[in-house]
Amino acid sequence: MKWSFTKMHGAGNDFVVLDGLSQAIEMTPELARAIAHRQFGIGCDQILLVDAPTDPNADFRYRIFNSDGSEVEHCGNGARCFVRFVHERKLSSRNPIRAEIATGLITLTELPDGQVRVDMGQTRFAPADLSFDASGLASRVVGQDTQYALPLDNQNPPAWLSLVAISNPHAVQIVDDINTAPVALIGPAIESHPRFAKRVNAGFMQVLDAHNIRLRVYERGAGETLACGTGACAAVASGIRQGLLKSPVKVQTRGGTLTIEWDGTTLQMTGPATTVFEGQVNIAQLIESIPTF
Ligand SMILES: N[C@@H](CCC[C@H](N)C(=O)O)C(=O)O
Repeated sequence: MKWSFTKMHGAGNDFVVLDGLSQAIEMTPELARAIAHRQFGIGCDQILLVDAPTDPNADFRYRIFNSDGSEVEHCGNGARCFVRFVHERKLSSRNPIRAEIATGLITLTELPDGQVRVDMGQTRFAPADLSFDASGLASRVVGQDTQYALPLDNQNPPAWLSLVAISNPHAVQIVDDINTAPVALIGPAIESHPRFAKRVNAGFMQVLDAHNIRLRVYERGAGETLACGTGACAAVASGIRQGLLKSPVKVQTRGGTLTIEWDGTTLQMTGPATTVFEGQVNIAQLIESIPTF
């Protein structure tokens, strides 16, 4: 059984995109891990599975799987690649497109300059919105933002985290220098900290000025990626709430630049979406080739 796929990236955050409309695809965590595997599979940070919507107000539905096989609520860079995929494969010529994701509907528009703009949906900030247990933790208020001191086994002092849900959970901290930020050291410890019942994406933000930041994200279920769209939205929303940033904000990542606009209600992300190549993969062979230890 062979599946056709398209390899894409949004600012270096890379995807295997599958058309579930013309192919019968039953995704499982095992399959997602095999496809995403950097050595034995096609290799990607996330898989996007494009399908028919269940909501009559949507044009399409797409599901998102991290490289560790977990299915997730939202993916900003994936959203832009999804629209490019739908238009390039002529699945629809509509623009904007309404897409159903796990947590509701989002609207996506291809712009004349080739960039894609996504209305990212709602932002939430309460610990419960991220399934975060804040009981007994020290906290501080900066502007409108509440930050929590998360104790970590491998770092002293604790990390001061702003909590933001863009459907998916983000914990953002400010660092002095993005290049020396301990992303690889404490990113995994934050991602899997027992206080985050559903794990979390760990963002590290360096503020350059009110309209420019640098950002690295250790992603839940994927490790550090070259860019994270929802992470960029979360960092900007927390920076604006702290009084450090003003919309619009350019977010420099290691894979490219995203522009985030947030007026306290509407959250817009604009950035690139690139097709790299198309191919076919033999799924049975792929699964068999993955080592079991
Ligand atoms: N890279 C994505 C986010 C993908 C999901 C994330 N790892 C999670 O588990 O929530 C983006 O561009 O937003």
